[in-house]
Amino acid sequence: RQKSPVLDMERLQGAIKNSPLFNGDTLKIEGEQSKFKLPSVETIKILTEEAIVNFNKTEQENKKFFEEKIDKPNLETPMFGPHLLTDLRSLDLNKPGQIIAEVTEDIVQATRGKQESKSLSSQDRFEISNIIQGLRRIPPLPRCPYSAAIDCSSAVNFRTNDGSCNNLAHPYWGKSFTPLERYLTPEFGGAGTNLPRANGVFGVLPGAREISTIVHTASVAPDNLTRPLSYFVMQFGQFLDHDITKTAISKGYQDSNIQCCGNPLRRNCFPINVPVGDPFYMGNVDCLNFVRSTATPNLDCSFDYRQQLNELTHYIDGSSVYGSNDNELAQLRDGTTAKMKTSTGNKLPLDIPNDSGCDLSLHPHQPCFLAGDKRANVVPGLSSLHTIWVREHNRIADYLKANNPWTDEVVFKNARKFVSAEIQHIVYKEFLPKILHPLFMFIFGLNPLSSGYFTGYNPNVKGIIRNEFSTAAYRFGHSLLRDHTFFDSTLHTLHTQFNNPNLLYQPQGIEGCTRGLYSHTSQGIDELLTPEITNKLFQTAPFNGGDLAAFNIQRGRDHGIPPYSKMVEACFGSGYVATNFNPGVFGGLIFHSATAASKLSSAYSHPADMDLFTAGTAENRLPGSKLGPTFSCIIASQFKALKDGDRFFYESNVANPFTTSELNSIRQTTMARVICQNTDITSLQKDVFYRENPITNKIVNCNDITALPPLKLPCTPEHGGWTGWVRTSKCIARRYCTNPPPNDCGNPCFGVSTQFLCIHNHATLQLSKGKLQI
Ligand code: HEM
Ligand SMILES: [Ca+2]
Repeated sequence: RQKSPVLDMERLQGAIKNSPLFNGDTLKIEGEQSKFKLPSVETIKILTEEAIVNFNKTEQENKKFFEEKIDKPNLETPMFGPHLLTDLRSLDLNKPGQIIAEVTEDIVQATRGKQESKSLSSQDRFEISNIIQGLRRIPPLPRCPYSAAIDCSSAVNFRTNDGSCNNLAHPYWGKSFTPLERYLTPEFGGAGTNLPRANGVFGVLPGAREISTIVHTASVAPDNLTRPLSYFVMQFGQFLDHDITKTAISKGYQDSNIQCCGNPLRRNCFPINVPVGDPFYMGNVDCLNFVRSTATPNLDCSFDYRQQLNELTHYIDGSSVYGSNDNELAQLRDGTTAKMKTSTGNKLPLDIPNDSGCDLSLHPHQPCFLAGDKRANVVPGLSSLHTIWVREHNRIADYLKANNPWTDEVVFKNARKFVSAEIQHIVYKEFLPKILHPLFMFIFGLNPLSSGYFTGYNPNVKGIIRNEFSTAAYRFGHSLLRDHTFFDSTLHTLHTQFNNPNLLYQPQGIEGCTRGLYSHTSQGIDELLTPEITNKLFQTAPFNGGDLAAFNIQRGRDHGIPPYSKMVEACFGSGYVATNFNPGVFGGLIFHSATAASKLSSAYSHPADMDLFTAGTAENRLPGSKLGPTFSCIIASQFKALKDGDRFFYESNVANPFTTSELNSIRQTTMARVICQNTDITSLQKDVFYRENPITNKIVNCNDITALPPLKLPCTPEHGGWTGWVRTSKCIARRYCTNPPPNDCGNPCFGVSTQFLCIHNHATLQLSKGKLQI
């Protein structure tokens, strides 16, 4: 790989400060008054009724596909992965979502009278957005699932389980099962509002599998490790992703999986073609199944482009520990006690019956685990991290219960408050600086303070996940993956570990997996992905695995994510947009090396066509950082919104803030300390996101880490009281300071815990050097 040409950071900084993303805005094209004559309300009603009939027809067809055993249940579906576990609530939202998107498409098509065979020109895009703008004034016909009022009166001091009421004026913002936001106006195919993006400047876009083979697959095995980043960065990155994004994917009859290969014209089908000469599948496979994400109405249910939803609470709030709604928490919490359920060995509760889709026949007697996010079993390192955080909750809950006269509910809520704060602190203090350039951390205001409160809460900022972030930029993490999972220093081929909890059942399972993470190095953040995920994703038999790079590209097109060049323009201005493939120069691929540019030019016929995931991962890293400029721009903007728009942000002084001493102690939290306090690991490097280093990142003893500043948890003083005197010999009586014992912040009785009395003269005696003395 060639060295990156040095980027002019100063110029880039100037450019990004003018970006709408920087201010938390979106770059949507907003038409003014619609100049098009829109169909009458009566016509729209007829179109809507037709769309409903069509939808019901599809449901009947799906039933047939299921009965004919073409669509199969989860465990019988090849390439099944936990991302296909769609919640029933998403399917309920899918119906109005599909109908709105379909009617909008019909109206746009009827109004403009054309289908696109090439990518949309800016004039086309403007016209379509103009029509949609006009449609906003027409009352939506279907009943809006997001119009029910939410009572936020009990959500003033603590987060709700589903993320609602974080923003008191907009209770749906950031709630689970609500639409993703967008930075850019989407670019769909068809008439431009509903079907996947399909065309480029010169016609049909290259296929996702072809692009994956040319750009994302190494001709020689890559060993482009990112020292000093440890493999823990990968695992924490995924754990964090599973706190903030899960896009629902369409399902067939009775939760079966829609089979698109062989039936490409079915609704929600978007199969990936595998070329005859594919270097891996070699004619054994000609298609990879790919099912479109479910649709959802937007929050006001107006006619709109197709939108996708997030099943999780969008905020960083520990939902990967607690779930993203009341039902999930009820499944995970230990009754109404303050603690979370665990199983033998203080592990996560077992997934019985097997809802996570793990194939028990492959590991009999070793059920998978339940956690706040359904994908927790996808690799054992991820399950270990979920386990550590459940233990952290229980550790804190035990302390709070022992030291405060609180009900279990109050203990639970406060423990959750501390756990989410610790996770947020680790995200902003330890994780983000490993991937973002210090300048991006600084200008986006992402660095935690060293003292005092953060006063930047802004109720106008949407703490909502952006589609470009979850569907492209934050998937950079896929390039961190290695060919192996490490259990201590034992290697296990990655694809044998998908949805396989076996390692966690080994002695020291959690410890072995965790040590395996921080004692190895991540793969470099670049366009190359290990063949374990580009050929064998969820493989259970030869050639039945998938290609994650191709899925990411296809998912981007499914969601109407505009091409890379549009994002570059939004972040840095049109001066950075490429019109040719020349590397490292303005007018060409300014952010790409010659090697990357040459691969991109073999894959695409014009730079304006490049998919965001592909060209984004292929960018040169910013000097002194691990990510390229465009992904840095998206990721920094997203984490700024999740900070500024979160009323409960841990450093914030707005809603039920921490006391200053609590906050200062949270600021001492490190991932290393959380690992030490909740596992049998006894020593590790101070910063587990970096590999150990004898000078800059020494291995330290866990006792030293945990003895340092402890988390300052609330404690209501309860002072000790004496038991009655009990005669221990003819002349001596004894009493203990255990009635009650002093709690962590209470005083012991007169400074001692046991007292002796001489019965003859009623003198109290002290125990000194093993002898009783007056
Ligand atoms: C450990 C191995 C991993 C596996 C097997 C895996 C697998 C997957 C799969 C199958 C999808 C859904 C693809 C689609 O159909 O659109 C996905 C989505 C995603 N992955 Fe990964 N992934 C892994 C690690 C990571 C890491 C390390 C990160 C980030 C640091 C990450 C970030 C994401 C994101 C943001 C999405 C989109 C989630 C959504 O909105 O639904 N993944 N991953
Ligand atoms: Ca969340």
